Amino acid sequence: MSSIAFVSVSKRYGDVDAVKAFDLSCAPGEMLALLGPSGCGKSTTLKMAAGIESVSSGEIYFGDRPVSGLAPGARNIAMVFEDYALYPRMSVWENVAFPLKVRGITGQPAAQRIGEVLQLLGLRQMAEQDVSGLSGGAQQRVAIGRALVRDPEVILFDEPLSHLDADQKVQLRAEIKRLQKLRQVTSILVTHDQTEAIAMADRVAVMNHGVLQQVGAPQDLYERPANLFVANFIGEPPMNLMKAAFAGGGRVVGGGWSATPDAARLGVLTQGEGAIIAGIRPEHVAVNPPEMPGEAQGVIVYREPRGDADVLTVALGTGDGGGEKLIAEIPGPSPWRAGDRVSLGLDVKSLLIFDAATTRNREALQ
Ligand SMILES: Nc1ncnc2c1ncn2[C@@H]1O[C@H](COP(=O)(O)OP(=O)(O)OP(=O)(O)O)[C@@H](O)[C@H]1O
Repeated sequence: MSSIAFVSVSKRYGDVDAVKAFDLSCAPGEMLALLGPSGCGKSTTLKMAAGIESVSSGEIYFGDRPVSGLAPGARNIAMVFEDYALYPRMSVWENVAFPLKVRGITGQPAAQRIGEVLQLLGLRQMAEQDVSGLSGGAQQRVAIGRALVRDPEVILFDEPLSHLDADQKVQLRAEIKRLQKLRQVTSILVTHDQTEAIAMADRVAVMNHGVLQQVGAPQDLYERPANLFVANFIGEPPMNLMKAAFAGGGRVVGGGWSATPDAARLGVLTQGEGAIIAGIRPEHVAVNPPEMPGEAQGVIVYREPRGDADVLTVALGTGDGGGEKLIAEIPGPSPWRAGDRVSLGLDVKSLLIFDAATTRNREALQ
């Protein structure tokens, strides 16, 4: 078990800056997720940790050992890939035994470790089966077994669940988390799926265009996104982001709404300074009858029932289509229908204020 640190790591492919001045540490025994849209540089970052790609500048440390000059085989890492990368004509047992065999570990010591890992993963019954006949979920368990069997310092997971169906995903992400905690193996998980990152990781690092945007516990990213990119990327339905301006006395006004956010949310801003964007999560928008006081009035234009919740799109103002639209997520099934006039209550404690120019959360600027 070892820490991993990226210190000012960059990677260039010709003209493309795939990863830029990346600084991040993963504590011993921690599971850290690298999350971001396609092309943001997360796989390149993982490959540099694995030694499959070289760094253009900067250094990567496992503990206090610099590793960027070391070949993959000298780094004591294991990788789990999205396509399992198993040997198809070998049995479950033989696949898990492989990393030990290439290191000259055979006989009883090997059998004991393989047996233990198969037991942990619930694969004992299938030990003699060919892996090619197994379901995707079972094949990925074998790949995880193969990663765990030689007690690596670090496990790097590259989109390990993306080929699995929804049921298998839920099962396996709980399973990976359980094993990772049980074995306390320092792990990095690359994923584009926020649900996966939030469910599995201790901390999540969000990347965009090769740049680390924010790293923190999932709840921190959700409640205090550092900038508009993270605010919009984390959460489903996404945060409402609305153009706004200061109106004096700490009030903020937008197209068809006005509110007085918590003073702390305003940062060091004084009235008249720069354009701002206000952000509020859909679950922090209450929907009430039109005669009730609220921060905004509007008309429901769309209702999406989700069983235990309703997601309502509300056009602010008279609903003639000219104003801002807000998404509210309320307990369902609700009585509201498209065409209903409503009053909206914005939970001002949860209203975030971003600088339009820098995109940064004003609160984080303090
Ligand atoms: N071998 C390569 N040669 C040239 N450019 C590359 C290479 N590998 C990646 N890139 C570029 O580097 C950038 C980051 O790619 P990377 O694969 O790390 O992103 P990603 O976030 O993992 O995306 P995805 O989820 O689609 O794999 C992209 O612009 C990509 O086109």
